[in-house]
Amino acid sequence: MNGLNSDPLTLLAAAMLVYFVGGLAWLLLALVARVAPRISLGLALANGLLTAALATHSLRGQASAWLAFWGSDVLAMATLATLRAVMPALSEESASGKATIAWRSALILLLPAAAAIAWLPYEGDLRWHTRIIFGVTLVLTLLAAGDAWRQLRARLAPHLAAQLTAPLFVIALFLLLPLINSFIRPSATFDLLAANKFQVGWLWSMLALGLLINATMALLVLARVILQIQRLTRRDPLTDVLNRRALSEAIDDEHARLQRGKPYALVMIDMDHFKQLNDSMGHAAGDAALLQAVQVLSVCVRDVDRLGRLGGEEFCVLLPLTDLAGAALVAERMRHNLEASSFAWQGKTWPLTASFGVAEAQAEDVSADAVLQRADKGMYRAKAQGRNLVQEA
Ligand SMILES: Nc1nc2c(ncn2[C@@H]2O[C@H](COP(=O)(O)OP(=O)(O)OP(=O)(O)O)[C@@H](O)[C@H]2O)c(=O)[nH]1
Repeated sequence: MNGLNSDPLTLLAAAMLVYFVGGLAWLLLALVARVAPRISLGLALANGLLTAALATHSLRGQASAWLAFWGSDVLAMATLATLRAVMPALSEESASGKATIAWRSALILLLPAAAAIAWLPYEGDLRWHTRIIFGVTLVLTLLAAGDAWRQLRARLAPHLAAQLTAPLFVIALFLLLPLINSFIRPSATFDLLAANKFQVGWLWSMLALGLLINATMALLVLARVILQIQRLTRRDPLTDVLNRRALSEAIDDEHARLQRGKPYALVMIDMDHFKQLNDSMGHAAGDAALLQAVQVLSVCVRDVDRLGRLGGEEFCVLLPLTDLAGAALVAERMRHNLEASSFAWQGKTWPLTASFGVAEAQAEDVSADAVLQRADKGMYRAKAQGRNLVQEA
């Protein structure tokens, strides 16, 4: 340890090895395992850039100043710019707008900083280089951490989201140290090869942080994969509403709350004459009609309500804290909006309607199945009475 302590070049080589291996691991994950390929490729690039930044930094005094000073500093900033830019890819939805904003904000910080340090003379007083480089990398890291926090916060409990993003904020703190140092000791330059205590300590931390940042990103990617799997097991692949199992769980949970005086209601929905639609316009048209129906139905409900597909052309909506009259109103709005949205496919139109059964949970209902059966009965009554109707049960 003492030997390493006094040898910044060995420490630098060790840090390069950590980042190089990290980069290779991400590359394999992206290209061979095809796990979260966009973010994995971005992280492979970030590790590669940092390895190159350290390699060029180690050439100071041997290679040209452009390569060993400006080149290594720009590569180091580009590493954090890449980390910031790939963060939106953590999200499961391909939000290309957010990705573009992230790349733009990264470049807006990186390019002027690269120009500024090229313009400042690379001799004698390097304190402004240090301030620019660490100021920019600090802001980029904070933007990346904030982005990761926002994305996880939307899908995970706050403490889990905080634990997963905390290391990114620690890295931001770590980048703050050289920045503060440049104000406390303006004469100190940021040269990793200088064997003073600050640089050697920083190099050791960089080694540890190399492992920490890659482990953190691996955890974030793992969280993304787990959320994606959870989503796939809970969603209907065609319409993306809850599938039968997920909706049943939500209804069972709501039924448990019934004992605590929280009412709920169900609306059963069955598309009318769907066989005819399939037969006359084709199965693809039927699929498109189901998608259109879901769009129409989902705007009729509140955020707390749950729309699910029970199978085929049958849907159900769970309405928490709603009585029979309230549920009938929602069902009537759905029926009306569906009827008003005629379905068009390859130049032909089709009247899109459905039959609705509404039921409110009663204290004597031993299970949610009893409520479902009543709503189902209402729906069959609506079918029997000519369809495109709401019936209460
Ligand atoms: N395109 C498409 N059709 C589906 C899907 N799931 C179920 N269907 C079709 O929906 C039709 C349902 O037919 P039926 O149960 O006879 O009901 P219906 O024709 O709507 O008649 P009523 O309910 O009495 O008005 C069948 O032809 C199924 O093949 C799907 O995911 N996509």
